[in-house]
Amino acid sequence: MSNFTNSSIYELPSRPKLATTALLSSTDTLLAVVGAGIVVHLIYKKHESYEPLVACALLLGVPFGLSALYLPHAGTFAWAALTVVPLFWGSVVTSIVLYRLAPWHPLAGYPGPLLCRVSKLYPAFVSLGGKQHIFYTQLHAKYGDVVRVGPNELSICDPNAVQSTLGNTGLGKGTFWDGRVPFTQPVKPLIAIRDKKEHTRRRRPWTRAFSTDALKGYEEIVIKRSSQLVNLVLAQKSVVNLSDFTSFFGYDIMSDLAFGGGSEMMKAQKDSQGLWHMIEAGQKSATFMSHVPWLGSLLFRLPIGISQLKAFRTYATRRAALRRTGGSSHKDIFHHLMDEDGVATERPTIAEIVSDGGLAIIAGSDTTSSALAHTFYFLMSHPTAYRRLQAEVDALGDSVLNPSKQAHMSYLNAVINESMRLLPPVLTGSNRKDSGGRMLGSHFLPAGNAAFVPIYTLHHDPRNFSPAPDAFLPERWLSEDERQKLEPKIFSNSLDYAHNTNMFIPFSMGPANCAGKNLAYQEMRMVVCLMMRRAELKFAEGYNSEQWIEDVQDFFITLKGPLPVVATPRKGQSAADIGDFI
Ligand code: HEM
Repeated sequence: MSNFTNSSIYELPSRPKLATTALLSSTDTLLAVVGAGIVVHLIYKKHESYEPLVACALLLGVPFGLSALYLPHAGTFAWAALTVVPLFWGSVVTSIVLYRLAPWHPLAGYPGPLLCRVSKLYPAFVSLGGKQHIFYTQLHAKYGDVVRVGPNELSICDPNAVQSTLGNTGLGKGTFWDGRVPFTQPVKPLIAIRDKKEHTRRRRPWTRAFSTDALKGYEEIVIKRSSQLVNLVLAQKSVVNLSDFTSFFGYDIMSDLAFGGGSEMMKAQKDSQGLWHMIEAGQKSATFMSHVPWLGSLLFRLPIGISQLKAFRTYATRRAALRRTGGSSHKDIFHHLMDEDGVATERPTIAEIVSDGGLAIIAGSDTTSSALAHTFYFLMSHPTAYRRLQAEVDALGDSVLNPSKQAHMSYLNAVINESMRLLPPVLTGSNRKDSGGRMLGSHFLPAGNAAFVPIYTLHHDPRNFSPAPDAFLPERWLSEDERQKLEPKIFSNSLDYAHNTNMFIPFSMGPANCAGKNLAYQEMRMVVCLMMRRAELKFAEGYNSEQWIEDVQDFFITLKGPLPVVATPRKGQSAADIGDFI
């Protein structure tokens, strides 16, 4: 009897076998899965790899491998995987979240919203709304000068920490551009180069391209394109969308300067080649990816993720080839990037030139056109400033087209700077990061963490600009005598006056600041001078001017709404009166 019972039990097909083949008990196996999840988190924390192969190995290979270990307790591999994989992923996520919220996290001492401390996905989603400049300003109002805006990132608006973050001895470029420029791109544009040595090497041709001599060589193009813009605006019989026209101008002039031509949007009064839209279309997703570069690097490997970028690269390559073979009648930016004078010890490669030629168009067109559109917007909203500027421009007489004279016009420069202070064309900027820990002012940035300075927030800080930091007051840029003379009521109390020009950083600062700053000023001064001289601008009837600010969107570059304007010629100020260059 007992024999029979025993043999029938031992002959049952599976259970006893399971008990003998399982290496670990069910509980021990599941604990091992949790442990593996924690280890994978630690590996990622140490190595920060964006490689899909590494992700596959760690996030798929490990849990599916562990599923085999659990097989004896589950019966089928599918059941084992269904138990192990979610547990593994849950452990990775829980380990990450707990660590990020733990009091021993290196940034635990810095205040910030819970969701920001948990994941960068939160600010990434906020950025999709186009108002991240307002988001960061509100965070600083609530939490103070240093805010933890990501698990491993600080936003800093302490004036004493800006220099050590961005300045000459500041941090190197951070992960921001990793999410915007595909890993697969063989040669990155200057702006995306994180290695400090390599960045310095690649920056040299740019420094030559914007030397005083080089800028002199661009004057003719700047005058020609500025005149074309003003003539075009004045030629419109009805309401003109000045926002579009400044963008047409931006693309046309940068194409001239970067590749010896190729864009005639002003003439066509539309973006016939799709160049502008090719660049702007990707900005929203690029901004999202700049927060979560690991996701960007995955998406960039999918054809859909880079179709616009590819189209632009093809365009830039074609233009560069045309420019190389066709030459140019003037020394353009390409001339210097290409080292056609043969002054460099090391000649740039063709791939570098194509990449940087494309960058010139991306970096130089939208930024300058936004600055111009903002300037005209503020002038039309402030008639007194409009009149004061017009008077200064008129006083120039025949020198209105002279860039050296324009550079010394105090009110003109005050208007341009005040516009860029209130609405910097790059509203937030990019992050910075070094391998070691660093003191940023009196704040310690532990190794492995990033920091950035939110430009818009800094510009609106009353410690830097007072009185009325949110108001358009070009007079704040003038000497004390002039301020008192023009706006005695506003500037009567000198104790209220703060004007920290070191904290005016629309072009960023330090070794990775804007390479084209002087060209941008040259263009802006020329366009504004000519427009003031020749045209009377006013908002189109029925336009609610507050809409302009509403429409401003921060996708690293600014996306702007329409600016409906009526332009009428000023008497005695025709193109012929001041020299027609078209
Ligand atoms: C009002 C107009 C402009 C503004 C406000 C502006 C602003 C900026 C800012 C804030 C940066 C730093 C970006 C970062 O932190 O990642 C930058 C970089 C750069 N800008 Fe501009 N920019 C303007 C016009 C131009 C023009 C006309 C050019 C000419 C090609 C240009 C070329 C560049 C380049 C090449 C860089 C990269 C510098 C580097 O990484 O070393 N920009 N610009």
